[in-house]
Amino acid sequence: MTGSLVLKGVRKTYGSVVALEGIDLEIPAGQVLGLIGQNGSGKSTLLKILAGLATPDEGQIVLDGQPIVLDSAAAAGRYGIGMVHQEQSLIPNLTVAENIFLDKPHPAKKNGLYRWGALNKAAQEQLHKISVDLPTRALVEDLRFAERQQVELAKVLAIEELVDRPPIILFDEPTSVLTPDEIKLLFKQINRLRGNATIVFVSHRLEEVLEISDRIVVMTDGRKVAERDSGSVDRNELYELMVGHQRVAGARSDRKTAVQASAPVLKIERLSSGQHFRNVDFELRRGEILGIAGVLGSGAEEVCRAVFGAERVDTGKIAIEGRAVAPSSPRTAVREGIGYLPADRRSEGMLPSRSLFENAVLTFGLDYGWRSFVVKRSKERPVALEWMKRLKVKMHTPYAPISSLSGGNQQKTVLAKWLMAKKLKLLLLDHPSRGLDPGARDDLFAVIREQADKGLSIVFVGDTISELLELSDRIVVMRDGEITAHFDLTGGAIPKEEEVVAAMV
Ligand SMILES: Nc1ncnc2c1ncn2[C@@H]1O[C@H](COP(=O)(O)OP(=O)(O)OP(=O)(O)O)[C@@H](O)[C@H]1O
Repeated sequence: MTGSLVLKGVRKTYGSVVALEGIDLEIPAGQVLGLIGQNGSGKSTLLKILAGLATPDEGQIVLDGQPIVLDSAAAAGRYGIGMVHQEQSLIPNLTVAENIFLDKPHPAKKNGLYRWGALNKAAQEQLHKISVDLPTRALVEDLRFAERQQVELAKVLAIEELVDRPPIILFDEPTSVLTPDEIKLLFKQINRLRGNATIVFVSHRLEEVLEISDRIVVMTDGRKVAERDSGSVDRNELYELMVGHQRVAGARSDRKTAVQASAPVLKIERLSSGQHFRNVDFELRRGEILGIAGVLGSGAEEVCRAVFGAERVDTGKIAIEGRAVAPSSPRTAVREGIGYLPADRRSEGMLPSRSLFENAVLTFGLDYGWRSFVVKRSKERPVALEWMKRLKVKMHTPYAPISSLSGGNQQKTVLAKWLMAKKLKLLLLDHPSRGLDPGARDDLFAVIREQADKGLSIVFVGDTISELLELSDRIVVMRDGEITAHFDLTGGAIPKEEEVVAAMV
């Protein structure tokens, strides 16, 4: 059909792993197609094929009624297909204008020489298309994450001028690191583009997918298992189609009995670190889950990093079980029984080319060795495997490199590394559900609650406020590096989302 992008019988394997099987899909021109599915179900692989970053083993891609070959990103660009990457593809030490035209010919670029005035003007025009006003001469590394995403979008939309057909824009989990206001802005852009562009939108946040999509496709194990008009389906049905069972309602349980009235496991007093945060005070008891709410730049993430010794502290005290400690590095923090799941798992949480096993036993393998001295593979590996099974890591073999897993499954493996510890007292979780599908997120929360019930203390920086309200015993809210509010949820007094937001902004 003219205008639509059609996939026929697309199959993609990686060695013996079947990532996509028999995908038949039509993406009508001018529509927003939401793509959902459990971790490892093949969403990113599908987008990569459309963006020319992976080649299918079998099947056909048909555009405007003609079969096309997408064997490189440049080839996809020639057909007007561009991807807004989850991990962002911009080059940090180049300017906004250079990035927008990096992969495209432009009259202002000739023989390696740039006419800067013309290039900046052209870049400004691209940004104005999405009603964004950013300095085109600024280096990308100096921009905020949401601003960089706007540059990505402008970069993709610049392909409009290169082709005489409406562009096809692929969004891979674009909202996971945006604030609610930034998400509103992004949806405004998508709504503006609707009709003039074809959009594929991948997200684990079902409410968002329902709001922005015309049609929704559900994938499981590399296959398309359902397709619905977004008006004819609700969140519960989507959850069930994805996860295979209904969501257990009322997930929040009253865990107050588990919190022990002993000396605090963690006590922070007047902790300050440069521009990041000032005079932060809080304490955490055994088995308690403390949620920290705050927008990007509020200092919440940096407080976690400081407790783990990954962020410099200028003044203030950190005490573990009443003893003053000064974690000067993650190594000393680990010795104190502190674990940390970073928000940016790719660069900080894992060794990409090493196997799942190697990654899982990296920090606490010796807990299972002989006198914490000699590694015992036969002891550590069954425990690692047990945790990976508990967290339902979708893998072919634990000897495969962790980089071959889908994003959500990498996240689960990094978490398994901490849960293996025998003597962990405190676990700092920075956006632990980022990249997890809704079912995996519920499983993760069940594991966190269970570990807290067993006495582990947890600090948790959440992706959304509803997540914090669901899981935390207490919440502290941070704004501009300072604590602005405390909420105690153990007595059953759950604050309204608006009350938390009011303290955040
Ligand atoms: N480079 C690769 N090598 C080996 N296997 C791969 C590779 N890329 C993806 N896979 C496998 O293909 C399957 C689909 O992965 P994909 O990343 O497409 O899933 P996804 O639905 O995007 O998951 P998530 O929601 O976690 O991002 C998974 O089993 C994954 O392990």
